[in-house]
This record gives sequence, C-alpha cells and structure tokens, in this order.
Amino acid sequence: MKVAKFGGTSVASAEQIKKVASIVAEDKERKIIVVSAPGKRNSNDTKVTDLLIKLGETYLNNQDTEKVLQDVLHRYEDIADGLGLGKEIIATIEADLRERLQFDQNRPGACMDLIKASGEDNNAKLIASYFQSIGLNATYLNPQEAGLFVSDEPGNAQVLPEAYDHLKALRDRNEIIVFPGFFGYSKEGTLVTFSRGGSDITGSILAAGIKADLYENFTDVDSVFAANPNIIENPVKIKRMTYREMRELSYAGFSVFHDEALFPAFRNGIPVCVKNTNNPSSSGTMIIAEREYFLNPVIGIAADEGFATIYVRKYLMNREVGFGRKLLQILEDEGLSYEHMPSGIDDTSIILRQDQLTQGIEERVVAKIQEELCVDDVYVERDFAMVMIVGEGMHNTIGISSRATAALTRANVNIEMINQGSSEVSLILGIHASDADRTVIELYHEFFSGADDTVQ
Ligand SMILES: Nc1ncnc2c1ncn2[C@@H]1O[C@H](COP(=O)(O)OP(=O)(O)O)[C@@H](O)[C@H]1O
Ligand SMILES: N[C@@H](CC(=O)OP(=O)(O)O)C(=O)O
Repeated sequence: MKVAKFGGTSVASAEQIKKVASIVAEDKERKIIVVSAPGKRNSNDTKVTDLLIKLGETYLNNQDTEKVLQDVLHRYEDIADGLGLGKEIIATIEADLRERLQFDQNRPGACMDLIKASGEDNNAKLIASYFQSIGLNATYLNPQEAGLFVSDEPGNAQVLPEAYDHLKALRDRNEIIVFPGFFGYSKEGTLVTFSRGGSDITGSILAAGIKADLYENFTDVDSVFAANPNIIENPVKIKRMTYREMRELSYAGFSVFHDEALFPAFRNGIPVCVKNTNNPSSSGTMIIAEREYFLNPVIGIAADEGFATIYVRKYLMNREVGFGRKLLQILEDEGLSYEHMPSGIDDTSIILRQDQLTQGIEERVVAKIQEELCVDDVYVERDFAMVMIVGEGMHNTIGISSRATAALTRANVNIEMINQGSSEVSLILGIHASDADRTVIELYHEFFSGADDTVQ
C-alpha cells in the first residue's frame, strides 16, 4: 500500500488535478491520497494558503472580509469549472468559509488555524468529488474522524503517539481515501495546523500509521537536486539519499520536503520517494535508511537565511560552573529555541531563528544576560545565513572543510561561524545572508563540477 501526497503545485488548477487523477488511477496501491491547498500556477500567483492567512488577519482585525473571501472562492471556481463539476461544490465551500468566519475572535490562534486549514480541507472535498465523477471509488476523510490527534500548538502542531493507533484502521478501507494535509485535531476537538509546508508531515504520519510500503511525495520537480534549482541552473539530480541527509538539507532550505516530515517515515522504516506530477515516469529521488557507496562525499549544498546571533563575552567563562545552563535558561524563560552554539574559551554565540526575536524579547534577553550573568559584552547581530554541506560520504573524508573554505575565499565571503557535528555528515558555515547565493554557487562548483547528471 502506498500513501501519495500531492503538493500545492500539483493541485493548483484543473489541469494539474487531472494529472493527479491519472497518477492515482494507474496504480492500485495508491490508496491514501493527501492533498494540499491550491498552490501557485505561475511565479506571480498567490497560494490559497497565503490568501487564507490574509483572510484570517482581516477577520481578526474586524475589517471587511468580502474581497479576500471572493479571491479564495474564485480559485475554487476556476478549478471546479475546469473539472466539469457543478456549482453545488462551490456553494458548499462558500458556506464552509462563511461558517469559519464566525469563529471566536478571542481565540486568535485557533481561529487563524481554522481558516488557514480550509485550503486543504475544501480542496480535498473538491478532489474527492472529481475522482467520483470520473468513476474512481474515492471518498473524502476528515482528520478528526480518522483520529489524527495533535498537540494544541497553533501553527506548530505535533502528532500525538496515540494517533498512530487510530490511523492503522485505514489499512482496511477498500476505497481510495482523499485526505486533507496540513492539520489535525487536539484531544479537545480544536483544529490545529502543522507549520508551513506541513502537508508533507500529514503524508508521513499516515504512511507510518498504515505501515505503508512507500510514501510518495509528488511535487513539480523531477527529483531532489544537489542544490536549489532557483540558484543553480540544472543542478545534478540525487537518485538515492538517506533520511539523515534529507533532514539536514531540508532543515537548511531544500523546501522540496519538510524536515519534520522525515521522522514518522524514518522511525517506521518507510521509504520516501519524491516524484514529479508533471513527469511521473521519471524515477525521482528515493529517501532511505542507508546507502552503500559514495561516488561523491558530498550529496547536497543548501542555504537558509533568517538567523540572528546573540554574542556573549565574559573573561574566564570557561571556568564558571553553570554559565551555559543559566544562559540557556534565560532563552527558555522567553520561549526561545536555539539552533547552534559555537563557543570559544571566553565567548559564545547563540544562533537562533531571528523571527523569534521581536523587539521586546530582544531587549529583555540582552538585559537579563547583562544583569544576571555579569558579562563583559552582549549584543545581537541579525541577517545571517547558514550554509550546509551534507553527505554521508563526508565521514572520515579528509579535506572537505579545506575545500569549502578555499571556495569561500574565492567567492570573497567571510565565514562568521563554522560547525561540524561529530557524525561528520554535515558542515555548517555561518555567513552574512547577502553572501548566501554566491556561496552556494561557489561550493556547488567546488564539489560538483564535472559530476554526472545524477549523483549516488
Ligand atoms: N534541492 C532542491 N531540489 C528540488 N527542489 C528544490 C530544492 N530546493 C528548493 N526546491 C524547490 O522546491 C520546490 C518544490 O517545493 P514546493 O514548492 O513546496 O512544492 P509543492 O507545492 O509540491 O509542495 C521546487 O519547485 C523547487 O523550486
Ligand atoms: N498549504 C500549506 C501546506 C503545504 O504543505 O503546502 P505545499 O504542499 O504547497 O507546500 C502551506 O502553504 O504551507
């Protein structure tokens, strides 16, 4: 049995949904179909999820919601017309949206999630009707009915272990199930969404729940490439990669697959295949537990922006018992998570996602570090990027970091931070965000020039 997830680009228009239907129809093993909200039809388009976030904000600010509501409805009307579905489905979607716009405004997180998730929910209903109209034995299934229980953290839901016990019953269903991605329900019955891009997570949870033989993730590219195709023209394709490699690369900007989506598949040993809805005969990229040979020690290079550093200096920091704990406690008290913490003997830098550092929080954190830890210096710097060089073959390969630093020297890029975990599967370089693309290009040429069309 396979779970197939179709991303926003695969369900953005009637034409795309027809391709989805033929992919589903051609393989009887494709039993659970997870769908996203309609995504971009071209580079100037707006994702329905982004329209819905605007709708949610408009509603929560007590402004007139009608214009944005109509923009959302037009997207579904275009799709329904192109699929030859009647007007009834649009009336149902409109009624559903208007009902969501009655939700309690005193619960803004839950209200936003309810509105945001309608993109997937209504698209799943529409796609299930289309499948039925062309003779497929398909049915829409609501995540609450299926038992997809999650934690009550708006916009950042985490699956609850008991969800898997409920979801395994889906194995016994005889029809094709069309399941909306991106959200589950708390035990109290509140709808909660995963983080952005979270339909990948739904697919992985369902694949783990039914112990699928394969989790297929359909998108708009033939494979995962060794670098972001928006930065490198025709990058080499990755044929096989490990969960760990994909996790590191998606963490650092390979937006093709959500980093949180790997865990359920990995824990249950379910292979993941990234495939192209527009070219389904292409074999795609297999993500598996292990791969045996390494033609190239590096498999991919990624860069992600939006990081800040809290720099802390105190003479004899290395001798002060409990300094690190107290420093991290200050972050914890403000609800901040951190990504890396490279240290010297008298100084340390805490690297974190800068969108967490709103002005009030930044001021409080700096003041607390100053007062409670009596440091010599503390300040925040913004707009860093983290570049990751990743590959299982890097383990015990001599010279990777010298090749990387030489490439950055050629690109005239200053390295602010360098970090390698003991697993030696990745090397992280902290640089200024404005240098990110140049860095990826130079590193790509260093590690992939002369490589075949496909690696590994
Ligand atoms: N290394 C990479 N390999 C493949 N695609 C990548 C990579 N890095 C970034 N991408 C981008 O990810 C996009 C697919 O992800 P996304 O837009 O979220 O698709 P979907 O709508 O199917 O969920 C590709 O079109 C590509 O621009
Ligand atoms: N529609 C949601 C969830 C998602 O996974 O979308 P996509 O498949 O387009 O990445 C979002 O935009 O965040």
